[in-house]
Amino acid sequence: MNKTIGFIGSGNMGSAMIGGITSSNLVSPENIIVADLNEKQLDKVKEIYGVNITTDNLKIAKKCDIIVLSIKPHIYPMVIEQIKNDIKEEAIIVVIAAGKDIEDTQAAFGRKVKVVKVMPNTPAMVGEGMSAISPSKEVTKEELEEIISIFESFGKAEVVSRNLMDAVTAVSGSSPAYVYMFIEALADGAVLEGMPRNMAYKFAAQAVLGSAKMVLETGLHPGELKDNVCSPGGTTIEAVATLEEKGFRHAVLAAMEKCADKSREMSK
Ligand SMILES: NC(=O)C1=CN([C@@H]2O[C@H](COP(=O)(O)OP(=O)(O)OC[C@H]3O[C@@H](n4cnc5c(N)ncnc54)[C@H](OP(=O)(O)O)[C@@H]3O)[C@@H](O)[C@H]2O)C=CC1
Ligand SMILES: O=C(O)[C@@H]1CCC=N1
Repeated sequence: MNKTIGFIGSGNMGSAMIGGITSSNLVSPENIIVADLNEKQLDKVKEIYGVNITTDNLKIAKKCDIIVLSIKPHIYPMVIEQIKNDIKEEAIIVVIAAGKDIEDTQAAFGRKVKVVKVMPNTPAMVGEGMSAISPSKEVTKEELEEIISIFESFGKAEVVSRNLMDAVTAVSGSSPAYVYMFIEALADGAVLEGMPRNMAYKFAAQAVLGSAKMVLETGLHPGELKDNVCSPGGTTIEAVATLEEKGFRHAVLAAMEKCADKSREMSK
């Protein structure tokens, strides 16, 4: 891609995307500029990914065709105020913060700039991200295709209607955290049964990865895949019965409801 991409913020999510894009070779590292106030973090991304770095957000504003705001939501107003008069006429602003939307971004810029709202997730770093994309009216079809190709360079990406963004935050933006908790719990269970810790993480993570692949690649209902593991009178149904008794599914649903509520609250 022959565009210059700028990231303002190179923390957890920024560096995951930079890692994903550079290893896909979609954009050459020379065409990526990363700004951050944290110089240690900048040195790290330069060393690992070979991208250009700066502590000056205005450099990103002046030089980049696509600007990803990968800073915390409360920093958005300050950074937008700083760059709003210096972005290129046709620049596309990619907003990834929870609770930040197209309207409030355009209001902060004081004009109808091109905005794409995206909710990515950190598995982008290993090429297995899931991103939901929603463009403002000002973004052309070709520009949207370019943004999709960036997010597809490190995983799956889908255009979704904006009213689904809170659900997306709960199901894929935030969910890696709950999945890691599940993996940690699985590993603890294996350690309890005498397995060495490192071996337990490998077995737990591979079981989760394989199960996810089965859902995606067989197209079978997760319930059917679960049934296929549960031998009558066997070991698995004992575990399933205990998970049901302890409210496993309800715990996940209730947690996601809280997550989506928080996302809605942050949008106000
Ligand atoms: N983490 C995740 O899994 C996901 C995050 N997001 C969104 O991504 C955004 C970033 O989150 P995350 O990466 O976790 O946050 P981090 O705090 O890890 O990264 C933000 C980076 O921006 C730097 N920074 C702070 N102020 C400025 C500034 N004025 N100019 C330039 N850089 C600045 C921070 O430096 P310092 O550390 O010194 O403050 C830090 O390095 C959030 O809006 C979040 O909602 C979306 C999906 C998933
Ligand atoms: O926790 C957060 O607010 C961000 C948004 C999605 C994942 N992390």
